[in-house]
Amino acid sequence: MGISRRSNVVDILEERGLLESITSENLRSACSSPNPNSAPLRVYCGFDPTAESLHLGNLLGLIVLSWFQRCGHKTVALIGGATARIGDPSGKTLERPELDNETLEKNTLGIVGIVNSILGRWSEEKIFNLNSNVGSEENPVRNSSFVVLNNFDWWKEVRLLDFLKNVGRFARVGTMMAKESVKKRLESEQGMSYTEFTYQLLQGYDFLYLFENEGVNVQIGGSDQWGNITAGTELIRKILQVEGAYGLTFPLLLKSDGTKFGKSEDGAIWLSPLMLSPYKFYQYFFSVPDADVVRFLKILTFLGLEEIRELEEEMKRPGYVPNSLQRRLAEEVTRFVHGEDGLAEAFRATEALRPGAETSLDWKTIEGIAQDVPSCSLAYGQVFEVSVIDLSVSTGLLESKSAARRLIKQGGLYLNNYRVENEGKKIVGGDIVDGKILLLSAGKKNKMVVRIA
Ligand SMILES: Nc1ncnc2c1ncn2[C@@H]1O[C@H](COP(=O)(O)OP(=O)(O)OP(=O)(O)O)[C@@H](O)[C@H]1O
Ligand SMILES: N[C@@H](Cc1ccc(O)cc1)C(=O)O
Repeated sequence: MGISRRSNVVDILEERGLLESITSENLRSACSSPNPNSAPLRVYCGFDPTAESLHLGNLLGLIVLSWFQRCGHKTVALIGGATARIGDPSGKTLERPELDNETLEKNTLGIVGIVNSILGRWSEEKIFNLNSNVGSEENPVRNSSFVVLNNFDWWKEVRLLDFLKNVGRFARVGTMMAKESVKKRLESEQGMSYTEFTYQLLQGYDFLYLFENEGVNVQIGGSDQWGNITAGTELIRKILQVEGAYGLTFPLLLKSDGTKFGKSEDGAIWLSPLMLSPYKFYQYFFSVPDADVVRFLKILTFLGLEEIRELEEEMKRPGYVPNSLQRRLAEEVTRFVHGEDGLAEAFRATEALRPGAETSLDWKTIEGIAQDVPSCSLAYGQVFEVSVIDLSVSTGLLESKSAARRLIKQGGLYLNNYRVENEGKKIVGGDIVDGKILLLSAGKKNKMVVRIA
């Protein structure tokens, strides 16, 4: 299915499993305006800078924003510089630890960078394709289909008395207490602080502020954001006495065991290449179980549903090469998050880490994979003319010389991806790639990058 400015984004999200709830069916009709010249919607999604990077769960917000962009609407990514100081109780059993200003600033920089590179890349490609201007010098993407704002910019001006008088008066305590995020916490032993209880009003006020000042009329978020989003639509209705502000939530992305992708558990799938290399990111998707791959293709990629159906059929045919769908998924998601360069880096590292690969290794490629595999530094004298067997043990790749000998016999020990055939093989100058580095591999999985100090 071709996407155009006239495609109804709500229908698209629904077909792909990206729609949980909308505050009013009128949003659907607002998206399918028969008049192609009618004003596009302005849609926002907020991200509290509670870590230095966004993760796979947060990617859904960026994907949904991107779907809005692709259907001709404008988007705002909001960084919660103010709200992160309070901590969203939604979906949390315990109060969030307080973040100091330095951490908040570092996290904000990290997240702004990620959002800009993911959403900005698509906007720029689009703008480039349309051969038009990329906006003003001060804010190069403001005129394009997306902008990044920080709610600290307006919250730092808000005075408590004004807030209570102008906003708090319209918020009903009964409604606030009935929100899922509050009910759950009130039942817990620790209860809930007044500060956290206020969070929904802060997010609600953001929507009101953005509605009035930036023309934003839709807020999106994960299903746990419903209470905060409706706090905003209610404030807009009560304070401004207008309809026309909508909320949309998407389901939380779950693993096949039913747990959610988040940042608290081990092995979070970070979007920042500094926290998870494009190679590891790619490999994660390359290895997802068959049971998840079609669902992920629908949710995490922009491939047409027809194409996804064909891929699904392919999977059932005899002769299907295992992981072909995963390969496609990994390519599409890595390209969206890390761009063509990141995908190329993932391919290079995948190739470099494949024993028996034909590509010749250079220093940069081996250095590039060093963050993903164990590495060590040795002096030239500890490497030059040393047997591969001894080196496998001194670097910690293998436990013993006998294990190394056994592996050579089985054809499983590699030096710079070439199989070591001879037990007496010693390292010569030509084995040290670019005079700096070498790669030892024991079987397919265990690697050791050796830097020559
Ligand atoms: N798995 C997910 N699927 C979809 N959206 C998610 C997912 N995880 C988080 N989000 C969205 O990102 C927002 C921010 O995530 P939040 O910081 O609350 O929790 P988290 O990053 O999942 O961390 P934790 O692992 O500590 O629960 C959430 O409110 C939610 O809307
Ligand atoms: N509450 C959202 C972030 C957010 C912050 C401010 C908003 O206005 C909107 C959303 C979260 O936990 O991720």
